[in-house]
Amino acid sequence: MDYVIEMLNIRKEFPGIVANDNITLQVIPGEIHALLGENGAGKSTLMSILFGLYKPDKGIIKVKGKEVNITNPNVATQLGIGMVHQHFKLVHNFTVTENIILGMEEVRGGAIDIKSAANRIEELSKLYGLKVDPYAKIEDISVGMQQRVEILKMLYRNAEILIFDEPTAVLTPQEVGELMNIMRRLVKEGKSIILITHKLKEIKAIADRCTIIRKGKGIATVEVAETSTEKMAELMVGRKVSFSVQKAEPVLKDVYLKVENLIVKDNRGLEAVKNVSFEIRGGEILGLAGVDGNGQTELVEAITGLRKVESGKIILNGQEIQNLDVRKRSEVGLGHIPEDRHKHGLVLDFYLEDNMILENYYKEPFSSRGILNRTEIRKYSDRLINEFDVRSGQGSKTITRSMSGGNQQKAIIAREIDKSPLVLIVAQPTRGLDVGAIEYIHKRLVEERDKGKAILLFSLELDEILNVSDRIAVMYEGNIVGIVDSKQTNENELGLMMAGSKGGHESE
Ligand SMILES: Nc1ncnc2c1ncn2[C@@H]1O[C@H](COP(=O)(O)OP(=O)(O)OP(=O)(O)O)[C@@H](O)[C@H]1O
Repeated sequence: MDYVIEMLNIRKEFPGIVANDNITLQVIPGEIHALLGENGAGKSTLMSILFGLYKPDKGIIKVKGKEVNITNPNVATQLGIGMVHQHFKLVHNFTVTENIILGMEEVRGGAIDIKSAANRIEELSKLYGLKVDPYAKIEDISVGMQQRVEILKMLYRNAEILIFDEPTAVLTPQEVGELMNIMRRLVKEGKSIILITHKLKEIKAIADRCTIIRKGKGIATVEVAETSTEKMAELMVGRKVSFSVQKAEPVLKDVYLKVENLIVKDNRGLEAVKNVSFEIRGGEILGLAGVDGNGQTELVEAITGLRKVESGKIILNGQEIQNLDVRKRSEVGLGHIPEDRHKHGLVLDFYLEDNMILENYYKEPFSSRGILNRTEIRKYSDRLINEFDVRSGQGSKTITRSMSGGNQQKAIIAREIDKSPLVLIVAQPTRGLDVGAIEYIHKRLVEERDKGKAILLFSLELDEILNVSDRIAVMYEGNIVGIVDSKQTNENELGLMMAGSKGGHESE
């Protein structure tokens, strides 16, 4: 068999952890090859090696049968390897064309030849059905379009082997469908794709083969058409995974969170939340659904104290909190798992244990008379790491930045759930998490609800909203268009409401 890429017996060690332990990955020309593994299994490390960002400690890489030494990304590019990273690498006030040619500008008559570059980009865009305007500015185009610019960047450099690192994590369901069509087009034109994703449905829909790694070791490479999603999940986690959330009927308590006629503006000064009212009782989970950008983020930020309220009230257990600062809100019983984990959830250059006490460091037992008690902090952090299975090289003493994305998220979730606040605001909690971790997080959220806490769950994943919530509020253009019972609704009805039609029951 001729392979376009062969990574043979790759080993890579970081302090305290073997991230890749004798992994082999072989890619057939023209296939979509999925790479599946738990958070921290070593997928990004393996791809960083292929892209020349890390040097392997052991192992051989062959491109089209020839052994190569990929010392940096430029070498990878010359070998026809391109990568779309999870966090795009684009200059926001540059145009599409300027971004794509960055670093390989052709100069004609003393000036950079933008026009011929733009023409070539237009041709590529047409060939692969990307519909990108070469003259648009990055800051003016959607996230889905920005991703296509990253794809064009690879194509412009004649990449033949395309690596996608969790490309659908940031996309809306519609954009996911479009990306899949683009990928199909890419392989039809002879490209080969390596796809990192946690979404088994996506692997089923688009991949030919799938290599599964667990805790740094290669477990198996399977033919996707012949392997069930349950089997892939089991190979990846090492045990059977349940995809449905078990929960008893809710036992309702008092209203713990009441939002009244809330108006909130977005960054541009426009009303993003327009006169929104709802209540959540103790003992229930209210899902917040909607197409991305319909005011959900601003609503969550206003409740948690990250954004100013223009007018209206937020009442937590009888107390108005809309004018309190973040710490005060936390003290009266509000917890928050933020959407943007890097910006609002963690200090990346802190040790993991310091992130675990970020909101409580000034309290007993973590400090007394202004002095931190390191022993207690360590004890607490070790317990959370253990309970929530947060994996990292050096436990509590790991610098948070070096942890895999999924494990950073697990650390925030551990911290917020362990505080067991009266009202927990949860935004996109399982983005980037593997199926085993998702199962666990859902179970813990339901446990909090069963303890009588009130939970607001904002998610763009309809499956998650339907599975976990008791009631579902749908937002459209800054308003709640309806609140429905999750047992009496389905994806279709929610889909219609997300497009603006009123649901079965009117909002309160
Ligand atoms: N630069 C680094 N320094 C120290 N440790 C690292 C570094 N990069 C990765 N690691 C560790 O190596 C392990 C594998 O991480 P990697 O990012 O490859 O996992 P992953 O499978 O991509 O996970 P996720 O699905 O969560 O993104 C993790 O335990 C991580 O903490």
